Amino acid sequence: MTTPISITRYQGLEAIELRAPDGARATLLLHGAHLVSWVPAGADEQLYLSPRSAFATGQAIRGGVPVIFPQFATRGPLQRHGFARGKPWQLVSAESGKDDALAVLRLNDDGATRMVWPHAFEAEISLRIAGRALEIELACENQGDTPLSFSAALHTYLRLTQIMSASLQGLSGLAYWDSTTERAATQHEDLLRLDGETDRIYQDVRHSLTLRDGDRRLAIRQQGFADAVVWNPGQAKGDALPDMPEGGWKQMLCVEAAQVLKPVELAPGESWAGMQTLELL
Ligand SMILES: O=P(O)(O)OC[C@H]1O[C@@H](O)[C@H](O)[C@@H](O)[C@@H]1O
Repeated sequence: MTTPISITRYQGLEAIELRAPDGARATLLLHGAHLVSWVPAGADEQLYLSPRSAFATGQAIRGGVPVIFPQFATRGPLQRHGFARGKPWQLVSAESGKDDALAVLRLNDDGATRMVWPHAFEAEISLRIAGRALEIELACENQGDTPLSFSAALHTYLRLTQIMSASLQGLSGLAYWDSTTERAATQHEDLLRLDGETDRIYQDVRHSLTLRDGDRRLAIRQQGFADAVVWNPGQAKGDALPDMPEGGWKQMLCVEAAQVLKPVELAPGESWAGMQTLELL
């Protein structure tokens, strides 16, 4: 048996409050298909959301899980990180079931997207929460009659409680692009610690990563996405962000399931999907 969930408001924006029967909760905005809160069953908030973030149509939210599509950062002619995070998405379904809660949102091309990106597409975000796990899937179908190419990321802001001892495990042996130095490198350490600005695109990420933060262990897995972006702005850049409070950079680490280094190519009628799964261990 499923119970439909109706639209409420969060910071003045339309939102879906997902509740699974086991107590897991999540808040998903229609603006940008943006997840702003995830509380696993019996646990605390797992995502960072800046108290100084703007919550307004057309603007990007600082925190939660921004959906980056169809361009990553400034790697193309579109606005930074693409237009999807500033668009209103349509609610397709939202319901709580016997042991989970699910929502599906959709974004199609319109006059404004075709002006900057001349393609007919349908993008979908599907979100599922159950117990201590969250799954977010981004899918895209080429609905036009010419090929299209895009980059995408689920730009997850994980909440940190102890940055000084926090680390990310599972990247050892992987090649990455260091966006701070604009150089390619390979990681040798098993644990990535955060000591200053970190902005890296890891390639061919096939194994689970683990965020270690005090006693907390959060497993981060991805499917369909080949890359993982790890970003923390560090003190100077973090404190200069107008939508983040001073010291806010110490409370977050972005671990993004991404497809950046090799953009997705879709022939007419073709589809692609990528998923990020978070699980509190
Ligand atoms: O400030 P924005 O547009 O949300 O971007 C935040 C960061 O997003 C990350 O994905 C990029 O790797 C960083 O270079 C960037 O600074």
